[in-house]
Amino acid sequence: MSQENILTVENLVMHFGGIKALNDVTFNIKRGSVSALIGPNGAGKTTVFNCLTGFYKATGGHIMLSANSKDTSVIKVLGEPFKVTDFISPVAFYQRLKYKMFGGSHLVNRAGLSRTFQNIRLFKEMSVVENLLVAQHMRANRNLLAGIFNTSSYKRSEDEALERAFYWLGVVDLTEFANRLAGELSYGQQRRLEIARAMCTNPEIICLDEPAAGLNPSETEALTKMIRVLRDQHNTTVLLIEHDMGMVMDISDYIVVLDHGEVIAKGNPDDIKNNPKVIAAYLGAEEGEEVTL
Ligand SMILES: Nc1ncnc2c1ncn2[C@@H]1O[C@H](COP(=O)(O)OP(=O)(O)OP(=O)(O)O)[C@@H](O)[C@H]1O
Repeated sequence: MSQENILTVENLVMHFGGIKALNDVTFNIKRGSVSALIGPNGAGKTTVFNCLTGFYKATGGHIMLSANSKDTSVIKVLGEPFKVTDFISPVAFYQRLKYKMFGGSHLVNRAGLSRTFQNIRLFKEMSVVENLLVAQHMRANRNLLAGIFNTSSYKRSEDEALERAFYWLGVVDLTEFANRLAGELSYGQQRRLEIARAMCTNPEIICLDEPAAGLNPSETEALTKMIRVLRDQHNTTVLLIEHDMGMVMDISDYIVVLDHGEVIAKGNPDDIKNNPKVIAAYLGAEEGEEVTL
């Protein structure tokens, strides 16, 4: 397992029919860093996230997640097509069949990666704490018999899930809203709840898709602090997509810039701010998009 890089993305390609959304995207994310994926509208940022998190099956390339003490090929656990060589190796055949039948984005999450979405996707008719309990269904004891007989292991796992939910509510400063409906929270609070929900699955890396979108400056400042807490106090690697360049430059250890589905620059905030290719890509960005590098 790579100690240095938690995520290794090599030659990632994603085509939607004739649209080449990603073309040979290669980058590494260092363990324990806050990294940002930036680029003008339509550059391919969300498509990269969707490939990393298993929501899209990439057309080509490799994504290796080195977390939970093992290497996981994201492409493989989503279920790859059979190869001729599988038919002479029963082990390879079984592996491929297993992932084809039971593979999916849940295995990427189980391997240590979780995400939030550009458009908030909470269960708005459920309470705040229920949203966090639902997120933990994969790790909690959901054995039917254990539930009927209310066994001690079942009770313990329920208690742990509740404890974890309240722990993360505390971190995102939402404890007092635990029993409110998620849909009743303000926009900024819902964004924080999404982060808490993703953290409840104990990821080693969290991917945040435009976490500051729609937040006012003080909420953005609170979010920036929270992201630092995730990195510094919880050893969580953070990868974010963000259009708020002030926040990106302030918080990021490393930045990857995409344009038209290709990586045009990688480096620390100072390298990126002064990179002519990046400046040109942003100056050519769509009208109305506010960008200050
Ligand atoms: N499911 C899809 N089907 C067809 N085309 C898609 C799909 N998802 C993305 N695309 C196309 O891929 C390209 C990259 O889109 P993507 O949403 O990844 O860009 P982005 O950098 O995240 O943009 P934004 O900053 O506006 O969110 C665009 O041309 C988009 O239309």
